[in-house]
Amino acid sequence: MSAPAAPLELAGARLAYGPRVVWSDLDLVVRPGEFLTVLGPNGSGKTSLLRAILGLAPLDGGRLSILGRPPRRGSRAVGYIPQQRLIDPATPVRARDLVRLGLDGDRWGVGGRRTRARVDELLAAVGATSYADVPLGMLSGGEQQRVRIAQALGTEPGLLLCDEPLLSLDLRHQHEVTALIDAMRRERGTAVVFVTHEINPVLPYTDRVLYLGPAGHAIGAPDEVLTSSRLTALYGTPVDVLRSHGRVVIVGGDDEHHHVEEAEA
Ligand SMILES: Nc1ncnc2c1ncn2[C@@H]1O[C@H](COP(=O)(O)OP(=O)(O)OP(=O)(O)O)[C@@H](O)[C@H]1O
Repeated sequence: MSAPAAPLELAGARLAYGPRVVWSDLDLVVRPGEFLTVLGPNGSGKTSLLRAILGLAPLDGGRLSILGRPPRRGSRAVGYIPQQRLIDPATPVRARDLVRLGLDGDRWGVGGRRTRARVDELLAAVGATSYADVPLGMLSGGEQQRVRIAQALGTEPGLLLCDEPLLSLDLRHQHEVTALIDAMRRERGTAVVFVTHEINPVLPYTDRVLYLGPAGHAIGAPDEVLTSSRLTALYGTPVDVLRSHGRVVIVGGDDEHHHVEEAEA
């Protein structure tokens, strides 16, 4: 019997915009339940990778498959938590409505008792019960992000893409959001691809890092990839990786200020 298809597989993948090659020779198999953290400076192609997986940016070389199939826009196999963006304060849509929209109508029925129970369960899982009926635009950024996570959980994807979902969340909410995503991959075997500029909040959960650099990429356990010699090679300029009280601080490269500021925050 052949092995089940991986949630995400890239083989010799290459993405370019005209003459600008963003990344190439990308070989990666993400296993069920794996937490892959994608790091790299501005413009290194992190968002482009998510766009390729979502079927929004075609590769111009190699292969990309999701559970053995080519990427496809709107696939239910792929969940997506976008960057934190505030929702229009005038929207009448409530948390409950957004989560219901994510449910599979064929499986849960539309508007029935089972659907309502499932929506309640998802809202409870992210601690959003108390504001389930408040219009989304009136919620705080952290509350809105929890609702987006409840919606993503509801689709029960095999692969969950997270695009800097912690941006502008306070530390407590950062912790809660990452713990929820971690629980989802442990309980349901959802593979997670988590794009971030700041490794520390997700370091305890990260199985492997994909580091996209100006001079190439590296894939491996955090301790293998996040070393001064590996990152110096990826940036083509001296980079120091310092470890302090379990935190990683990257000094040098294009993102020096970003990392240092966040490490000190
Ligand atoms: N539609 C497009 N057409 C042309 N170039 C693009 C397009 N989208 C992105 N790029 C370029 O591709 C490169 C990678 O962009 P991408 O947004 O994937 O990087 P990123 O790692 O997500 O950056 P950031 O950390 O700033 O969000 C950048 O140089 C960007 O200018």
